[in-house]
Amino acid sequence: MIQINELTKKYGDATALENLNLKVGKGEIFGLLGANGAGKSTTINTLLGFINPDSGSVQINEIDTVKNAQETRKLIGYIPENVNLYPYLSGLENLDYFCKLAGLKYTKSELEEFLSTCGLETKAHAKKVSGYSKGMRQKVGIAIAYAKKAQVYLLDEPASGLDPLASNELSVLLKKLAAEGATILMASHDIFRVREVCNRIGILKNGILVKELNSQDVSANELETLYLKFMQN
Ligand SMILES: Nc1ncnc2c1ncn2[C@@H]1O[C@H](COP(=O)(O)OP(=O)(O)OP(=O)(O)O)[C@@H](O)[C@H]1O
Repeated sequence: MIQINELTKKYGDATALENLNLKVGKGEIFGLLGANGAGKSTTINTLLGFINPDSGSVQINEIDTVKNAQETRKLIGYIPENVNLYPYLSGLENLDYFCKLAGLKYTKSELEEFLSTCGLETKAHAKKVSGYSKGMRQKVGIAIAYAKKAQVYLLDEPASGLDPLASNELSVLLKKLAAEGATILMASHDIFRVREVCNRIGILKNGILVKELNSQDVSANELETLYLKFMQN
């Protein structure tokens, strides 16, 4: 579970986040929409314990991310826009390596199972990552989080640069992880994808959460109209 209470973060005179309140429960997918500079990355970096808020509190599974960053980071799977992997290792070898770094020992068949669960085709497991598409690298990134038994997934612009098929596969995977009990927060510019994959949506503007809604209450077109209205005013 993610719980953000009255979070404020300023950089000099610039306000990155102002009194942000946000709760994402187990099994939920929350989409944070916002223009460049709205505060999405600041939110994610605070959840990761990389940024200390000026005021307010941030908790992962009721544990404070400022006081216990090491503990909360173990619960989080962070998937950046571009997942960094070792290009000359295969997807399987990358997963094995990152698991070992985290002190986790899995058999080859267990690692294969994680990759398959996260949608990477069997024939790609042993191929070098240098030949992978962005979507395939993302699947390995999610498999690393999955193997570490992440309970909270934070995704920064996950659909950016993915073709429609890869983007759809990502939606299916995120819904599967949520159905297994994961808590998911994704920051995105992609109104259509957010509407399609998330249960709830927040619109962030200049560090302020100007609107929060259930995705089932709006069509993609209505969400776009609403988003544009907030951005233009
Ligand atoms: N280290 C920093 N020093 C100064 N200002 C910063 C710093 N990090 C972020 N900001 C400012 O805080 C505000 C929020 O930035 P943030 O990166 O969180 O937005 P964002 O929604 O993730 O944007 P983008 O979609 O471009 O990634 C912006 O005005 C940004 O310029």
